Amino acid sequence: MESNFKLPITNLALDQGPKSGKSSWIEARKFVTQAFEEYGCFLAVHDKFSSEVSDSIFLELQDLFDLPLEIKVQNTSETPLFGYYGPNPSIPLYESTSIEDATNLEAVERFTKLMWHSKNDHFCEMFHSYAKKVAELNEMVSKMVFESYGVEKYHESHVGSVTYLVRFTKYRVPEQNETNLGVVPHTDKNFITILHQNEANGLEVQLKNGSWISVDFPPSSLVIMAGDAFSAWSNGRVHSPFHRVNMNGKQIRYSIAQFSYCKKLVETPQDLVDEEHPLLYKPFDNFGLLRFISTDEGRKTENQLKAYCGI
Ligand SMILES: O=C(O)CCC(=O)C(=O)O
Ligand SMILES: [Fe+2]
Repeated sequence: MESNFKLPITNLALDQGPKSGKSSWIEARKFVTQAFEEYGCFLAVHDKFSSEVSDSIFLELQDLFDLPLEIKVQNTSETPLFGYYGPNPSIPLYESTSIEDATNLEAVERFTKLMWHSKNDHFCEMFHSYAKKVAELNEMVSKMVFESYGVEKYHESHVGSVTYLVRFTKYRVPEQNETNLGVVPHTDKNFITILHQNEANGLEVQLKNGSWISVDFPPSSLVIMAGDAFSAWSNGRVHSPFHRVNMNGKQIRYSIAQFSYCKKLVETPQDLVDEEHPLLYKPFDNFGLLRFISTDEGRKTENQLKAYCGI
């Protein structure tokens, strides 16, 4: 552990902050691109995610996870790793449930109805609005990187092909003699992940030199992280970092991860390929990558992205 190193942090408030074309936008664009390249992630502060907003969000999540198990398991999915995941012997602290297509109001309504039967408008409105705010942030940072690489002409079609999965995770506090590992080290398979948490820390990110750092989330902050699809799209320029969760504290941790997935093939723009940067990955299906990592072969491979679509 390299505990004294801190992830870079920036303010991404849309209203008073960066606007396309302005110098603050250009500065933020440079920061975001460099952070994705060097660390694969960074902290962003935004007033839309103030402590008051977060407190009510995490209270709702407490209610959600307090529902009986037979209700929670009803959230199933055809896509591996989506739906409900109860604690299992290898990661006993972990429990999560996901909403697919979370920026779509009907999808959030369907999930809410499945969990509560009767109406829970409050939950529905809160999380649909949360998903939309995070999606805006996701679009903004991807636009910055597309611009930095001179390929902004592809951004609109990229945004049109994105679908968002929101995953709520609860990590309970380990008992004596129990592992404190919340989630095993992994890279995300999607384009960009945006993470939010209650006051309980636990996220750890691996630097390129192999050391691990723990992430301290200041108030109103989110972690914005690149996944394997983004790294492949950028022809290896963007780094997709290994990360894990360790529960060292005495407080239950709740996190919300919003993943952007591409519905169309993930394809490196020709502009990012030249003699010095030969093409690293074939065009691939983002959900196909998810299916691959759930197979025996995929689980065993060290570099899953390379095994699935590497050249
Ligand atoms: O809970 C967190 O902070 C991280 C969760 C995570 O890495 C994931 O769900 O992919
Ligand atoms: Fe992750």
